[in-house]
Amino acid sequence: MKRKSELGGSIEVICGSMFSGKTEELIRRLRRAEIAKLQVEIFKPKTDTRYDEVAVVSHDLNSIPSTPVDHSSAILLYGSNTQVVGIDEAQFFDDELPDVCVKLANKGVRVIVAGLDMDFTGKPFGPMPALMAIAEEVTKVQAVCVRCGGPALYSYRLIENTNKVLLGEKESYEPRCRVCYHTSE
Ligand SMILES: Nc1ncnc2c1ncn2[C@@H]1O[C@H](COP(=O)(O)OP(=O)(O)O)[C@@H](O)[C@H]1O
Ligand SMILES: Cc1cn([C@H]2C[C@H](O)[C@@H](COP(=O)(O)O)O2)c(=O)[nH]c1=O
Ligand SMILES: [Zn+2]
Repeated sequence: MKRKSELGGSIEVICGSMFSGKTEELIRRLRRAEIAKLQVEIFKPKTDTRYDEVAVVSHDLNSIPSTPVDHSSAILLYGSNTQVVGIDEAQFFDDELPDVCVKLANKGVRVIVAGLDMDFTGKPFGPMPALMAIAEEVTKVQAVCVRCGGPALYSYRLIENTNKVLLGEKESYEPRCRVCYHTSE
């Protein structure tokens, strides 16, 4: 039988559209954990080279060092003393990420995951819906709609490309509210 301390971890998910502040919220929670002198490890997918090969970087260029990995299973190989694990751009990870998070949480680790809940077509993105289902806490943040100033939940793609994965920022995407996403070109 497992002792309670070995099962005292948790999974937190921060989700929303592009520019909604997911990365800033992730960095804020991780910095507080570091201030509390907890052992923190941060991961992102190796493919996410948008602002930096290694660091997790927000749109306001707030950053925190991270370890890029090419598969979620690699997260389990790091530091047995780790108390807090942060994961950014979770939508780009493989479908094993939820199991990896559960294994960590069951070992007592606080896991904080940030990612896009929807792709540019408005469909759930990668492992995000599964992560949201198994999390203790889900925080959905919203950007400001660039068309009307309302709360934005969609990431509208501005360029003609139908690939699900297309790295980019303001030149390729804008956050929009429900009405502006569906009505304007
Ligand atoms: N339309 C917008 N709505 C909200 N924030 C925006 C917008 N455009 C730029 N920003 C900037 O983006 C920051 C959020 O960046 P970030 O945390 O990297 O977002 P996310 O990870 O959700 O894409 C905001 O604090 C703000 O300064
Ligand atoms: C909507 C959407 C986005 N992407 C890419 C674009 C960016 O590189 C990231 C999201 O970054 P953010 O930190 O949330 O701003 O994802 C994509 O590949 N496909 C999409 O449908
Ligand atoms: Zn709008």
